[in-house]
Amino acid sequence: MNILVEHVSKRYGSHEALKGIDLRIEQGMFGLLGPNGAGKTTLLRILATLLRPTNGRVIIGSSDLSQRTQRKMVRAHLGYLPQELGFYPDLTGREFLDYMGLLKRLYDRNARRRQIAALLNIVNLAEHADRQIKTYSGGMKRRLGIAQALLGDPQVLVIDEPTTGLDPEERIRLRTLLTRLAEDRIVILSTHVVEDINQTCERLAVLDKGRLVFDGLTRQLIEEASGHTWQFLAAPNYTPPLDLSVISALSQRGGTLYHVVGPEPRGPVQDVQRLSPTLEDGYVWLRQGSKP
Ligand SMILES: Nc1ncnc2c1ncn2[C@@H]1O[C@H](COP(=O)(O)OP(=O)(O)OP(=O)(O)O)[C@@H](O)[C@H]1O
Repeated sequence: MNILVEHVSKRYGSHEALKGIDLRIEQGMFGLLGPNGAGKTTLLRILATLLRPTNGRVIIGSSDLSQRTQRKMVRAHLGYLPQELGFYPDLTGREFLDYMGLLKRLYDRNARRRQIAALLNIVNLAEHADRQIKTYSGGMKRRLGIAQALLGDPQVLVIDEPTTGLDPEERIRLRTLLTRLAEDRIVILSTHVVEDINQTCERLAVLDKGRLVFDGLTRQLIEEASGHTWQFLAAPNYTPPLDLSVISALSQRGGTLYHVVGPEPRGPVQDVQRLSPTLEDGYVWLRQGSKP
């Protein structure tokens, strides 16, 4: 199955949140990266059939989302985890999934229960399934959110900012889970955390102010910063010029060790070395280029 996004624009009043987006998304994990307000959630909500584009169209498999009957068909094969999923805190994890299963029209009680038990295992919540959700940690709630998105075994999973606020262990656990789920479906992961994409997605798109500023392989974006990523040592009172984006500045004996993206550093700096870029460098380099 493929997803085609053709010239999609979205206006909220006079504000254009998406400006003519074209994308092709294939099986596996696809990353959507961009700063706050770039239009990621708007695009995900369009893909999840919750919002209609002002212009353009989206085709999922053979269904055109501009047609009402086809949107309905797609909904049966699509799971969505929004940034803020409303839970009923007094329900247990299992009861919540049962309720969501009914909303997804899984009316056969035994089949629904079997599916929920399997999903609780997949997201590693089986032993907490009969506790009230109000006793869950942030990571457990996020995993429960993924379980509800997986009800009905959807071919497309759309996940908005899943790792926000999670500790490093939960973040890794969630990334591993999503990678596994992407083995036999499309998983679209939106985030502003570059490392989440680096660890999981072979392909990504970058949005900035509603425009598509990159669409390609993750390693291509890394490559873009090749020859523009530097390390150098500077005195404690040194201020980097505006054309250098500071990725990190590590205070140490003898000065501060800078890792920057931009033109070759000059001026009162020592030990200038070219570095192999990371995805963060590629992303920052791209954002430097897209600034007015
Ligand atoms: N319902 C709405 N009405 C008016 N403007 C909106 C609405 N939803 C989003 N916007 C605006 O559209 C732009 C894109 O918002 P969107 O939530 O899609 O961005 P985002 O990339 O998901 O940002 P974040 O990472 O902060 O969630 C923002 O400027 C936002 O303020």
